[in-house]
Amino acid sequence: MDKLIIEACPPLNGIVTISGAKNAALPILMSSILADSTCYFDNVPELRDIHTSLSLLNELGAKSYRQDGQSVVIDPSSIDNFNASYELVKTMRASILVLGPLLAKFGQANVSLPGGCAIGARPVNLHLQGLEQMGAKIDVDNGYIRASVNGKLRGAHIFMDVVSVGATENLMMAACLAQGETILENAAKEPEIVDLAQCLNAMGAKVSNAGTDKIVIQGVESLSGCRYRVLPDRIETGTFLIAAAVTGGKIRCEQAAPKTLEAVLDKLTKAGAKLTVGDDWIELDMTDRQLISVDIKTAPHPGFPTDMQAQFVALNCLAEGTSVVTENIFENRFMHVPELQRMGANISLQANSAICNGKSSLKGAQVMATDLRASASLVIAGLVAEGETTVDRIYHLDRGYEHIETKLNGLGANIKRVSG
Ligand SMILES: CC(=O)N[C@H]1[C@@H](OP(=O)(O)OP(=O)(O)OC[C@H]2O[C@@H](n3ccc(=O)[nH]c3=O)[C@H](O)[C@@H]2O)O[C@H](CO)[C@@H](O)[C@@H]1O
Ligand SMILES: C=C(OP(=O)(O)O)C(=O)O
Repeated sequence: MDKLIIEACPPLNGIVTISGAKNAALPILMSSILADSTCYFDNVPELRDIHTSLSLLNELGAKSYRQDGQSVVIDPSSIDNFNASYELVKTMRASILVLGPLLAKFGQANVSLPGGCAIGARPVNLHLQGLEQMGAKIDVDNGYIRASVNGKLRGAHIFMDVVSVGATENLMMAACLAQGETILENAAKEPEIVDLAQCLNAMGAKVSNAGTDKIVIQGVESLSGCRYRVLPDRIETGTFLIAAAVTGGKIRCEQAAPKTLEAVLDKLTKAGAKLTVGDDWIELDMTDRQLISVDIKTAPHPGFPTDMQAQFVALNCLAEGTSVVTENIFENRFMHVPELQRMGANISLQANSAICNGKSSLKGAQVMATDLRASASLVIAGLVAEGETTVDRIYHLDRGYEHIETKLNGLGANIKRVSG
């Protein structure tokens, strides 16, 4: 298993190019199942999850491959297998997103239940209930979701009692080929939902109001292939900005989408950073400025994203003052806390909050990555910890950050990947 060895570094400085968003690219790749002809997707990051998605699509019978670095080509016309096996689904929860498209296009799907993961149980009841409302027959047995529909799915008025990104995406995709109108109430409003809707519309779908909590979809007979560019990764952007902030550095993130991370930029400003923002770039300057801790409460978009919580816990440990970070989305998303404590961080956990006492002087240690963003927080801590930090099990990190050590080293960090 690969690990990262991180030495304390001088203030980060320079320009970093932001990759395409993992969480937009994954549903967009799966949406190709709905199309009758070849799809071309640009700005698709090179990540383990993307690789898994292409393997899954190929397992279904599609012909997909990467072309010219950041572009992916998917020809779905040869799909003839409707089973998503446990072997692939267990490594990537987003595999559940083949369920809606397979059912809508082919009338059947067998998809392994994704199971729980480090950050929580992550049920899929809303995905299943919504599809049932659209006329699907669903059985769950032997760890598989077996779904079928007689004829076509029917449009429905669906109210989701929890805001779910994945359920909104699955149902939105399914509704594109359903008969009649579907209304998704209490829908997720994340930028990745809007990106998926735009991609579906480029294929000929009729999705409106994505980005609000009431999405309306008029079903169409068929969808065609399209060319679509994935939006920039707001979580990668936020992670680099925090890395620069804790080192007292100055960086510019290019090919970013500042409007998608307003809640994060607001907290960074409150944490003492000087931010300058253009249409597609963000500059953070922390030179000679005092880092101040900030209270955080995670919430669905446009609230503060849970995927940035761990990185802010690392920041708060180093900042002036005591802060409270409350996780409201996932029940077990503080796995980074014991590892940060091993590096000397002064944090205590109370129910779903982490109380961070700032100005910790962190010391390098051997720490273990337990999930994707927890891993990112350990890398951030490693940049400023005295001595050497070894972050083990970085396959989590490789799921969601493209060439993270190369990008950070380009800004002046000193990180080595050791294969093992
Ligand atoms: C690939 C991808 O885009 N992943 C993101 C997506 O995950 P994902 O789509 O899995 O997360 P959801 O938005 O569905 O989860 C939000 C909450 O809803 C609950 N829930 C969800 C579905 C369901 O059927 N029933 C139910 O109760 C979950 O347990 C959780 O408490 O959104 C999360 C919340 O912003 C992010 O952290 C993940 O990075
Ligand atoms: C939790 C995340 O991803 P996933 O939903 O793919 O596990 C994440 O991107 O932080």
